[in-house]
Amino acid sequence: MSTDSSHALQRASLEGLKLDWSYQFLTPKQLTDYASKRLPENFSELREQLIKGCFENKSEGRQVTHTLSRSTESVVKDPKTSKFAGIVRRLRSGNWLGATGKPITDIVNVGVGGSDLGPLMTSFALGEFASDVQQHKVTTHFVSSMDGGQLYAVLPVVNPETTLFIIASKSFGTIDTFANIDTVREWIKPAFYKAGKTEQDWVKDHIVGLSANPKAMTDYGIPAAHQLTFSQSVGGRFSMWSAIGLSIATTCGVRVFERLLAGARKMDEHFATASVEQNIPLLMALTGLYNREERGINNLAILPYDGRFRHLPSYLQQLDMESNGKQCNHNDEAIDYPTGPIIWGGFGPNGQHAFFQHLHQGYDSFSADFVLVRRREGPQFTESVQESLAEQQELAVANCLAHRRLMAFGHKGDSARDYYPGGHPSNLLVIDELTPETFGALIAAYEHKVFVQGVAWELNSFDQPGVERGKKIAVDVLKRMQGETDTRFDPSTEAVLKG
Ligand SMILES: O=P(O)(O)OC[C@H]1O[C@](O)(CO)[C@@H](O)[C@@H]1O
Repeated sequence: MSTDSSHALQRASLEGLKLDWSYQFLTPKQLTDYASKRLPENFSELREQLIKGCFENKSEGRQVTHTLSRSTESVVKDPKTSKFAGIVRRLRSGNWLGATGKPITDIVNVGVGGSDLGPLMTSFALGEFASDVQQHKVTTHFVSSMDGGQLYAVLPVVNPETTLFIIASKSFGTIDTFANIDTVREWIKPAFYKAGKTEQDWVKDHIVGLSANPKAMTDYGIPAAHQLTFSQSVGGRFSMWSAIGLSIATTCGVRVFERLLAGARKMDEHFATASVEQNIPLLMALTGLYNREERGINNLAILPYDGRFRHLPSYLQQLDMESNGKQCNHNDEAIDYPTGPIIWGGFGPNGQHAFFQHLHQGYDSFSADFVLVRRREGPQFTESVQESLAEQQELAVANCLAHRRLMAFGHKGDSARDYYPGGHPSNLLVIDELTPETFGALIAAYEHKVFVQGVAWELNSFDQPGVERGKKIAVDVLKRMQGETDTRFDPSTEAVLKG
Protein backbone atom coordinates (compact mmCIF):
# COMPACT_ATOMS: atom_id res chain seq x y z
CA MET A 1 0.00 0.00 0.00
CA SER A 2 1.43 3.38 -0.95
CA THR A 3 1.57 5.86 1.90
CA ASP A 4 3.01 8.68 -0.13
CA SER A 5 2.18 11.99 1.53
CA SER A 6 1.58 13.70 -1.80
CA HIS A 7 -1.57 11.80 -2.67
CA ALA A 8 -4.78 13.73 -3.34
CA LEU A 9 -7.48 14.86 -0.95
CA GLN A 10 -10.52 12.53 -1.04
CA ARG A 11 -13.52 14.02 0.66
CA ALA A 12 -17.33 13.78 0.71
CA SER A 13 -19.54 16.14 2.66
CA LEU A 14 -23.04 16.79 3.89
CA GLU A 15 -23.97 20.04 5.63
CA GLY A 16 -21.27 20.46 8.22
CA LEU A 17 -20.11 16.82 8.23
CA LYS A 18 -17.16 15.72 6.10
CA LEU A 19 -15.68 12.30 5.50
CA ASP A 20 -12.03 12.50 4.49
CA TRP A 21 -10.89 9.11 3.21
CA SER A 22 -7.57 10.30 1.77
CA TYR A 23 -5.65 8.04 4.15
CA GLN A 24 -7.35 4.88 2.90
CA PHE A 25 -4.70 4.76 0.18
CA LEU A 26 -7.22 4.06 -2.57
CA THR A 27 -7.94 6.11 -5.65
CA PRO A 28 -11.53 7.04 -6.54
CA LYS A 29 -11.26 4.70 -9.54
CA GLN A 30 -10.16 1.77 -7.34
CA LEU A 31 -13.01 2.56 -5.00
CA THR A 32 -15.71 2.72 -7.66
CA ASP A 33 -14.39 -0.47 -9.31
CA TYR A 34 -14.51 -2.14 -5.92
CA ALA A 35 -18.08 -0.88 -5.42
CA SER A 36 -19.12 -2.50 -8.72
CA LYS A 37 -17.47 -5.73 -7.65
CA ARG A 38 -18.81 -5.86 -4.08
CA LEU A 39 -22.27 -4.34 -4.12
CA PRO A 40 -25.05 -6.65 -5.33
CA GLU A 41 -26.81 -5.75 -8.56
CA ASN A 42 -30.01 -4.91 -6.71
CA PHE A 43 -28.22 -2.68 -4.18
CA SER A 44 -30.25 0.46 -5.06
CA GLU A 45 -33.44 -1.49 -4.54
CA LEU A 46 -32.31 -2.82 -1.14
CA ARG A 47 -31.23 0.66 -0.05
CA GLU A 48 -34.60 2.07 -1.06
CA GLN A 49 -36.30 -0.66 0.96
CA LEU A 50 -34.27 0.30 4.03
CA ILE A 51 -35.14 3.98 3.71
CA LYS A 52 -38.82 3.20 3.10
CA GLY A 53 -38.96 0.80 6.06
CA CYS A 54 -39.66 -2.35 4.06
CA PHE A 55 -36.27 -4.13 4.06
CA GLU A 56 -36.80 -7.70 5.19
CA ASN A 57 -35.43 -9.06 8.48
CA LYS A 58 -35.88 -12.66 7.35
CA SER A 59 -35.03 -14.59 10.49
CA GLU A 60 -37.39 -12.55 12.66
CA GLY A 61 -40.09 -12.39 9.97
CA ARG A 62 -40.52 -8.63 10.07
CA GLN A 63 -39.50 -5.50 8.23
CA VAL A 64 -36.77 -3.11 9.31
CA THR A 65 -38.29 0.25 10.16
CA HIS A 66 -35.89 2.34 12.23
CA THR A 67 -35.57 4.96 9.46
CA LEU A 68 -39.31 5.63 9.84
CA SER A 69 -38.71 6.63 13.49
CA ARG A 70 -37.12 9.79 12.14
CA SER A 71 -39.74 10.43 9.42
CA THR A 72 -43.33 9.23 9.15
CA GLU A 73 -43.43 7.50 12.56
CA SER A 74 -41.51 10.09 14.56
CA VAL A 75 -42.61 10.39 18.19
CA VAL A 76 -42.36 14.17 17.82
CA LYS A 77 -43.97 14.47 14.39
CA ASP A 78 -46.49 16.85 15.87
CA PRO A 79 -44.79 18.11 19.05
CA LYS A 80 -47.99 19.84 20.22
CA THR A 81 -50.02 16.62 20.42
CA SER A 82 -47.22 14.11 20.92
CA LYS A 83 -47.48 11.96 24.07
CA PHE A 84 -43.64 11.72 24.13
CA ALA A 85 -43.29 15.52 24.06
CA GLY A 86 -46.04 15.92 26.66
CA ILE A 87 -44.21 13.62 29.11
CA VAL A 88 -40.94 15.47 28.56
CA ARG A 89 -42.54 18.87 29.08
CA ARG A 90 -44.31 17.78 32.26
CA LEU A 91 -41.05 16.47 33.67
CA ARG A 92 -38.88 19.39 32.61
CA SER A 93 -41.35 22.01 33.85
CA GLY A 94 -41.72 20.53 37.35
CA ASN A 95 -45.38 19.69 36.71
CA TRP A 96 -44.91 15.96 37.19
CA LEU A 97 -45.56 15.29 40.86
CA GLY A 98 -44.51 12.11 42.60
CA ALA A 99 -46.88 10.03 44.75
CA THR A 100 -46.20 12.19 47.82
CA GLY A 101 -46.91 15.42 45.95
CA LYS A 102 -43.34 16.58 45.31
CA PRO A 103 -42.05 17.56 41.83
CA ILE A 104 -39.71 15.10 40.12
CA THR A 105 -36.10 16.29 40.27
CA ASP A 106 -34.24 13.20 39.01
CA ILE A 107 -34.88 10.74 36.21
CA VAL A 108 -33.07 7.41 35.96
CA ASN A 109 -33.06 5.58 32.63
CA VAL A 110 -32.80 1.88 33.39
CA GLY A 111 -32.03 -0.18 30.29
CA VAL A 112 -29.22 -2.09 28.65
CA GLY A 113 -27.70 -2.46 25.16
CA GLY A 114 -29.75 -0.50 22.67
CA SER A 115 -32.00 0.73 25.47
CA ASP A 116 -29.03 2.41 27.14
CA LEU A 117 -26.09 3.11 24.82
CA GLY A 118 -27.76 5.43 22.27
CA PRO A 119 -29.61 7.53 24.88
CA LEU A 120 -26.51 7.69 27.11
CA MET A 121 -24.17 8.64 24.24
CA THR A 122 -26.50 11.27 22.82
CA SER A 123 -27.51 12.84 26.14
CA PHE A 124 -23.83 13.18 26.97
CA ALA A 125 -22.93 14.60 23.55
CA LEU A 126 -25.78 17.08 23.30
CA GLY A 127 -26.30 18.01 26.96
CA GLU A 128 -25.11 21.57 26.38
CA PHE A 129 -27.95 22.17 23.91
CA ALA A 130 -30.55 21.89 26.67
CA SER A 131 -31.69 25.43 25.96
CA ASP A 132 -35.47 25.33 26.31
CA VAL A 133 -36.40 27.21 29.46
CA GLN A 134 -36.11 24.90 32.41
CA GLN A 135 -37.59 26.77 35.34
CA HIS A 136 -37.18 23.57 37.26
CA LYS A 137 -34.01 21.51 37.25
CA VAL A 138 -34.27 17.79 36.44
CA THR A 139 -31.18 15.62 36.14
CA THR A 140 -31.17 12.44 34.06
CA HIS A 141 -29.02 9.48 35.15
CA PHE A 142 -28.29 6.16 33.42
CA VAL A 143 -28.17 2.71 34.95
CA SER A 144 -27.55 -0.44 32.92
CA SER A 145 -25.25 -2.95 34.59
CA MET A 146 -26.81 -6.11 36.05
CA ASP A 147 -24.38 -6.17 38.98
CA GLY A 148 -25.98 -3.09 40.53
CA GLY A 149 -22.69 -1.20 40.40
CA GLN A 150 -24.30 1.87 38.89
CA LEU A 151 -27.21 1.80 41.33
CA TYR A 152 -24.65 1.94 44.16
CA ALA A 153 -23.60 5.33 42.79
CA VAL A 154 -27.01 6.73 41.84
CA LEU A 155 -29.28 5.72 44.72
CA PRO A 156 -27.42 7.69 47.41
CA VAL A 157 -27.70 10.93 45.42
CA VAL A 158 -31.42 10.77 44.57
CA ASN A 159 -34.56 10.88 46.69
CA PRO A 160 -37.22 8.14 46.33
CA GLU A 161 -40.01 10.71 46.55
CA THR A 162 -38.68 12.90 43.73
CA THR A 163 -37.14 10.35 41.37
CA LEU A 164 -38.80 8.90 38.29
CA PHE A 165 -37.49 5.71 36.69
CA ILE A 166 -37.70 5.10 32.97
CA ILE A 167 -37.85 1.35 32.30
CA ALA A 168 -36.42 1.20 28.78
CA SER A 169 -36.68 -2.27 27.29
CA LYS A 170 -37.89 -3.26 23.85
CA SER A 171 -38.86 -6.72 25.08
CA PHE A 172 -39.76 -5.53 28.59
CA GLY A 173 -38.27 -8.74 29.88
CA THR A 174 -34.50 -8.28 30.01
CA ILE A 175 -33.21 -9.73 33.26
CA ASP A 176 -30.48 -7.08 33.69
CA THR A 177 -33.00 -4.27 33.64
CA PHE A 178 -35.48 -5.91 35.98
CA ALA A 179 -32.72 -6.91 38.41
CA ASN A 180 -31.96 -3.19 38.76
CA ILE A 181 -35.65 -2.31 39.08
CA ASP A 182 -36.16 -4.99 41.75
CA THR A 183 -33.43 -3.36 43.83
CA VAL A 184 -35.01 0.05 43.27
CA ARG A 185 -38.34 -1.34 44.53
CA GLU A 186 -36.66 -2.37 47.78
CA TRP A 187 -35.00 1.05 48.05
CA ILE A 188 -38.22 3.09 47.74
CA LYS A 189 -40.20 1.04 50.28
CA PRO A 190 -39.22 2.75 53.59
CA ALA A 191 -39.94 6.27 52.30
CA PHE A 192 -43.20 5.21 50.66
CA TYR A 193 -44.49 3.19 53.59
CA LYS A 194 -43.64 6.04 55.96
CA ALA A 195 -45.69 8.41 53.78
CA GLY A 196 -48.62 5.95 53.77
CA LYS A 197 -48.04 5.06 50.10
CA THR A 198 -47.76 1.66 48.45
CA GLU A 199 -45.56 0.10 45.79
CA GLN A 200 -48.51 0.42 43.41
CA ASP A 201 -48.52 4.19 44.01
CA TRP A 202 -44.83 4.20 43.18
CA VAL A 203 -45.33 2.28 39.92
CA LYS A 204 -48.20 4.58 38.95
CA ASP A 205 -46.41 7.88 39.55
CA HIS A 206 -42.69 7.12 39.36
CA ILE A 207 -42.32 4.90 36.31
CA VAL A 208 -42.46 5.56 32.59
CA GLY A 209 -42.21 2.45 30.40
CA LEU A 210 -40.64 2.44 26.94
CA SER A 211 -41.23 -0.78 25.06
CA ALA A 212 -42.48 -2.60 21.99
CA ASN A 213 -44.46 -4.82 24.38
CA PRO A 214 -47.37 -2.75 25.79
CA LYS A 215 -49.03 -5.79 27.36
CA ALA A 216 -46.00 -6.45 29.56
CA MET A 217 -45.99 -2.79 30.63
CA THR A 218 -49.67 -2.98 31.54
CA ASP A 219 -49.12 -6.24 33.42
CA TYR A 220 -46.37 -4.51 35.39
CA GLY A 221 -48.93 -1.90 36.48
CA ILE A 222 -47.81 1.04 34.39
CA PRO A 223 -50.81 3.17 33.39
CA ALA A 224 -51.32 3.62 29.63
CA ALA A 225 -50.62 7.35 29.98
CA HIS A 226 -47.09 6.54 31.16
CA GLN A 227 -46.31 3.99 28.45
CA LEU A 228 -44.52 4.94 25.24
CA THR A 229 -44.41 2.24 22.61
CA PHE A 230 -42.52 1.61 19.42
CA SER A 231 -42.68 -1.03 16.76
CA GLN A 232 -41.15 -4.52 17.08
CA SER A 233 -39.60 -3.82 13.69
CA VAL A 234 -37.27 -1.18 15.20
CA GLY A 235 -34.15 -3.07 16.28
CA GLY A 236 -32.86 -2.36 19.80
CA ARG A 237 -29.51 -1.00 18.58
CA PHE A 238 -31.33 1.26 16.08
CA SER A 239 -33.90 2.52 18.58
CA MET A 240 -32.51 5.78 19.98
CA TRP A 241 -34.65 7.72 17.48
CA SER A 242 -37.85 6.14 18.82
CA ALA A 243 -39.56 6.29 22.24
CA ILE A 244 -36.32 4.80 23.62
CA GLY A 245 -34.83 8.29 23.13
CA LEU A 246 -37.01 9.71 25.93
CA SER A 247 -34.00 10.27 28.21
CA ILE A 248 -32.29 12.24 25.41
CA ALA A 249 -35.30 14.55 25.40
CA THR A 250 -35.51 14.76 29.20
CA THR A 251 -31.85 15.80 29.19
CA CYS A 252 -31.85 18.15 26.19
CA GLY A 253 -35.48 19.07 25.50
CA VAL A 254 -37.93 18.14 22.77
CA ARG A 255 -36.60 20.66 20.26
CA VAL A 256 -33.10 19.18 20.41
CA PHE A 257 -34.58 15.71 19.90
CA GLU A 258 -36.46 16.96 16.82
CA ARG A 259 -33.25 18.48 15.46
CA LEU A 260 -31.40 15.20 16.07
CA LEU A 261 -34.00 13.34 14.00
CA ALA A 262 -33.84 16.00 11.28
CA GLY A 263 -30.08 15.49 10.97
CA ALA A 264 -30.50 11.71 10.68
CA ARG A 265 -33.20 12.25 8.05
CA LYS A 266 -30.78 14.40 6.04
CA MET A 267 -28.30 11.53 6.13
CA ASP A 268 -31.03 9.11 4.97
CA GLU A 269 -31.70 11.33 1.94
CA HIS A 270 -27.99 11.68 1.25
CA PHE A 271 -27.42 7.91 1.50
CA ALA A 272 -30.35 7.29 -0.84
CA THR A 273 -29.29 9.76 -3.53
CA ALA A 274 -25.58 10.72 -3.50
CA SER A 275 -23.21 9.15 -6.03
CA VAL A 276 -20.72 6.59 -4.73
CA GLU A 277 -17.84 9.15 -4.69
CA GLN A 278 -19.92 11.59 -2.64
CA ASN A 279 -21.84 9.14 -0.47
CA ILE A 280 -20.54 9.23 3.12
CA PRO A 281 -22.03 5.93 4.41
CA LEU A 282 -21.19 4.10 1.18
CA LEU A 283 -17.59 5.30 1.29
CA MET A 284 -17.29 4.30 4.95
CA ALA A 285 -18.71 0.87 4.11
CA LEU A 286 -16.58 0.29 1.02
CA THR A 287 -13.30 1.37 2.61
CA GLY A 288 -14.15 -0.86 5.59
CA LEU A 289 -14.94 -3.81 3.33
CA TYR A 290 -11.71 -3.25 1.45
CA ASN A 291 -9.66 -3.18 4.66
CA ARG A 292 -11.34 -6.36 5.89
CA GLU A 293 -11.24 -8.33 2.65
CA GLU A 294 -8.26 -7.10 0.69
CA ARG A 295 -5.94 -6.14 3.55
CA GLY A 296 -7.06 -8.69 6.13
CA ILE A 297 -7.50 -6.05 8.85
CA ASN A 298 -9.81 -7.44 11.50
CA ASN A 299 -10.46 -4.33 13.61
CA LEU A 300 -11.51 -0.72 13.50
CA ALA A 301 -10.53 1.74 16.24
CA ILE A 302 -13.01 4.54 16.88
CA LEU A 303 -11.02 7.56 18.06
CA PRO A 304 -13.12 10.64 18.84
CA TYR A 305 -11.18 13.83 19.61
CA ASP A 306 -14.00 15.61 21.42
CA GLY A 307 -14.92 14.79 25.01
CA ARG A 308 -18.60 14.99 24.16
CA PHE A 309 -18.18 11.87 21.98
CA ARG A 310 -16.80 9.82 24.83
CA HIS A 311 -19.50 7.14 24.56
CA LEU A 312 -19.33 6.83 20.77
CA PRO A 313 -16.97 3.80 20.69
CA SER A 314 -19.24 1.68 22.93
CA TYR A 315 -22.31 2.69 20.96
CA LEU A 316 -20.69 1.77 17.64
CA GLN A 317 -19.42 -1.46 19.12
CA GLN A 318 -22.97 -2.67 19.66
CA LEU A 319 -24.26 -1.20 16.41
CA ASP A 320 -21.63 -2.89 14.27
CA MET A 321 -20.62 -6.03 16.15
CA GLU A 322 -24.13 -7.14 17.11
CA SER A 323 -25.21 -6.58 13.49
CA ASN A 324 -22.37 -8.02 11.45
CA GLY A 325 -20.37 -10.30 13.76
CA LYS A 326 -21.79 -13.46 12.19
CA GLN A 327 -20.85 -16.74 10.56
CA CYS A 328 -24.15 -17.50 8.90
CA ASN A 329 -25.80 -15.70 6.01
CA HIS A 330 -29.35 -14.38 5.75
CA ASN A 331 -30.48 -17.79 4.52
CA ASP A 332 -29.19 -19.42 7.71
CA GLU A 333 -26.31 -21.10 5.84
CA ALA A 334 -22.78 -21.31 7.24
CA ILE A 335 -20.29 -18.98 5.55
CA ASP A 336 -16.53 -19.26 5.40
CA TYR A 337 -15.41 -15.66 4.89
CA PRO A 338 -14.64 -12.97 7.47
CA THR A 339 -17.45 -10.56 8.27
CA GLY A 340 -17.73 -7.52 10.56
CA PRO A 341 -14.47 -6.38 12.20
CA ILE A 342 -13.88 -5.93 15.90
CA ILE A 343 -14.88 -2.39 16.81
CA TRP A 344 -13.00 -0.86 19.69
CA GLY A 345 -11.47 2.48 20.57
CA GLY A 346 -11.58 5.27 23.09
CA PHE A 347 -11.31 9.00 23.57
CA GLY A 348 -8.34 9.96 21.33
CA PRO A 349 -6.59 12.60 23.47
CA ASN A 350 -6.46 10.24 26.45
CA GLY A 351 -5.62 7.26 24.25
CA GLN A 352 -2.49 9.11 23.19
CA HIS A 353 -1.24 8.66 26.75
CA ALA A 354 -2.27 5.03 26.91
CA PHE A 355 -2.86 2.64 24.00
CA PHE A 356 -1.47 4.75 21.13
CA GLN A 357 2.02 3.34 21.82
CA HIS A 358 0.80 0.00 20.45
CA LEU A 359 -0.90 1.68 17.51
CA HIS A 360 2.28 3.50 16.53
CA GLN A 361 4.88 0.82 17.15
CA GLY A 362 3.06 -2.42 17.94
CA TYR A 363 2.95 -5.41 15.66
CA ASP A 364 -0.74 -5.51 14.76
CA SER A 365 -2.70 -4.14 11.84
CA PHE A 366 -5.66 -1.90 12.46
CA SER A 367 -7.82 0.66 10.74
CA ALA A 368 -9.19 3.73 12.48
CA ASP A 369 -11.93 6.35 12.33
CA PHE A 370 -10.84 9.68 13.78
CA VAL A 371 -13.79 11.89 14.69
CA LEU A 372 -13.10 15.58 15.13
CA VAL A 373 -15.11 18.71 15.87
CA ARG A 374 -13.42 21.63 14.15
CA ARG A 375 -14.86 24.59 16.08
CA ARG A 376 -16.52 25.02 19.44
CA GLU A 377 -18.28 28.11 20.74
CA GLY A 378 -18.67 28.84 24.44
CA PRO A 379 -20.80 32.00 24.71
CA GLN A 380 -21.65 31.27 28.35
CA PHE A 381 -18.04 32.02 29.37
CA THR A 382 -16.09 35.28 29.63
CA GLU A 383 -14.07 36.32 26.59
CA SER A 384 -10.76 35.22 28.08
CA VAL A 385 -12.12 31.79 29.03
CA GLN A 386 -13.55 31.46 25.51
CA GLU A 387 -10.14 32.28 24.03
CA SER A 388 -8.45 29.72 26.24
CA LEU A 389 -11.04 27.08 25.32
CA ALA A 390 -10.57 27.89 21.62
CA GLU A 391 -6.84 27.26 22.07
CA GLN A 392 -7.63 23.91 23.71
CA GLN A 393 -9.78 23.02 20.71
CA GLU A 394 -6.87 23.87 18.38
CA LEU A 395 -4.62 21.68 20.50
CA ALA A 396 -6.99 18.73 20.05
CA VAL A 397 -7.23 19.32 16.30
CA ALA A 398 -3.44 19.48 15.95
CA ASN A 399 -2.99 16.28 17.94
CA CYS A 400 -5.64 14.43 15.98
CA LEU A 401 -4.07 15.42 12.67
CA ALA A 402 -0.57 14.59 13.90
CA HIS A 403 -1.34 11.11 15.18
CA ARG A 404 -3.42 10.34 12.12
CA ARG A 405 -0.49 11.34 9.89
CA LEU A 406 1.98 9.25 11.88
CA MET A 407 -0.27 6.18 11.74
CA ALA A 408 -0.65 6.62 8.00
CA PHE A 409 2.80 7.64 6.83
CA GLY A 410 5.01 6.33 9.63
CA HIS A 411 8.45 7.71 10.46
CA LYS A 412 11.91 6.25 10.06
CA GLY A 413 14.38 7.84 12.44
CA ASP A 414 17.97 6.75 12.98
CA SER A 415 17.30 4.18 15.69
CA ALA A 416 14.94 1.25 16.22
CA ARG A 417 13.18 3.21 18.93
CA ASP A 418 12.46 5.97 16.44
CA TYR A 419 10.82 3.68 13.88
CA TYR A 420 7.10 3.98 13.22
CA PRO A 421 5.93 1.61 10.49
CA GLY A 422 2.77 3.53 9.53
CA GLY A 423 0.58 2.18 6.74
CA HIS A 424 -2.54 2.04 8.87
CA PRO A 425 -5.59 3.16 6.87
CA SER A 426 -7.98 5.62 8.49
CA ASN A 427 -10.99 7.82 7.92
CA LEU A 428 -11.34 11.29 9.32
CA LEU A 429 -14.85 12.47 10.12
CA VAL A 430 -14.87 16.21 10.61
CA ILE A 431 -17.84 18.00 12.10
CA ASP A 432 -17.51 21.76 11.52
CA GLU A 433 -19.47 22.55 14.66
CA LEU A 434 -21.36 20.08 16.84
CA THR A 435 -25.14 20.53 16.56
CA PRO A 436 -27.99 18.07 17.15
CA GLU A 437 -28.31 17.87 13.35
CA THR A 438 -24.66 17.01 12.66
CA PHE A 439 -24.67 14.46 15.47
CA GLY A 440 -27.83 12.80 14.11
CA ALA A 441 -26.28 12.70 10.65
CA LEU A 442 -23.07 11.13 11.97
CA ILE A 443 -24.88 8.32 13.78
CA ALA A 444 -27.19 7.62 10.84
CA ALA A 445 -24.11 7.43 8.58
CA TYR A 446 -22.69 4.67 10.77
CA GLU A 447 -26.04 2.83 10.73
CA HIS A 448 -26.03 2.87 6.93
CA LYS A 449 -22.40 1.78 6.78
CA VAL A 450 -23.34 -1.30 8.80
CA PHE A 451 -26.29 -1.95 6.48
CA VAL A 452 -24.14 -1.78 3.32
CA GLN A 453 -21.51 -4.07 4.75
CA GLY A 454 -24.19 -6.53 5.89
CA VAL A 455 -25.66 -6.58 2.38
CA ALA A 456 -22.21 -7.12 0.83
CA TRP A 457 -21.54 -10.03 3.21
CA GLU A 458 -25.08 -11.40 2.66
CA LEU A 459 -25.85 -11.24 6.36
CA ASN A 460 -29.02 -10.45 8.22
CA SER A 461 -27.70 -7.40 10.13
CA PHE A 462 -30.93 -7.10 12.08
CA ASP A 463 -30.95 -10.14 14.32
CA GLN A 464 -28.56 -11.22 17.12
CA PRO A 465 -28.90 -14.98 17.68
CA GLY A 466 -25.40 -15.17 19.14
CA VAL A 467 -26.31 -13.40 22.37
CA GLU A 468 -29.03 -15.87 23.29
CA ARG A 469 -26.93 -18.96 24.08
CA GLY A 470 -24.92 -17.13 26.77
CA LYS A 471 -28.18 -15.99 28.40
CA LYS A 472 -29.43 -19.61 28.53
CA ILE A 473 -26.20 -20.85 30.13
CA ALA A 474 -26.41 -18.03 32.69
CA VAL A 475 -29.88 -19.25 33.69
CA ASP A 476 -28.47 -22.77 34.21
CA VAL A 477 -25.59 -21.47 36.33
CA LEU A 478 -27.92 -19.29 38.40
CA LYS A 479 -30.31 -22.21 39.01
CA ARG A 480 -27.41 -24.24 40.30
CA MET A 481 -26.28 -21.35 42.54
CA GLN A 482 -29.77 -21.10 43.95
CA GLY A 483 -29.90 -24.85 44.59
CA GLU A 484 -32.61 -25.52 42.00
CA THR A 485 -30.54 -28.06 40.03
CA ASP A 486 -27.49 -30.19 40.69
CA THR A 487 -25.94 -29.75 37.21
CA ARG A 488 -22.13 -30.00 37.37
CA PHE A 489 -19.89 -27.71 35.33
CA ASP A 490 -16.16 -27.68 34.51
CA PRO A 491 -13.65 -27.42 37.40
CA SER A 492 -12.95 -23.74 36.85
CA THR A 493 -16.65 -22.84 37.00
CA GLU A 494 -17.14 -25.13 39.95
CA ALA A 495 -14.28 -23.44 41.84
CA VAL A 496 -16.02 -20.07 41.64
CA LEU A 497 -19.39 -21.54 42.60
CA LYS A 498 -17.86 -23.10 45.71
CA GLY A 499 -15.94 -19.97 46.75
O1 LIG B 1 -34.34 -3.50 25.06
P1 LIG B 1 -34.25 -4.89 25.62
O2 LIG B 1 -35.33 -5.79 25.09
O3 LIG B 1 -34.24 -4.86 27.12
O4 LIG B 1 -32.89 -5.53 25.13
C1 LIG B 1 -31.67 -4.96 25.46
C2 LIG B 1 -30.55 -5.45 24.59
O5 LIG B 1 -30.41 -6.85 24.71
C3 LIG B 1 -30.11 -7.42 23.44
O6 LIG B 1 -31.22 -8.12 23.01
C4 LIG B 1 -28.91 -8.34 23.50
O7 LIG B 1 -28.94 -9.18 24.62
C5 LIG B 1 -29.82 -6.22 22.53
O8 LIG B 1 -30.02 -6.51 21.20
C6 LIG B 1 -30.75 -5.21 23.11
O9 LIG B 1 -30.43 -3.90 22.71
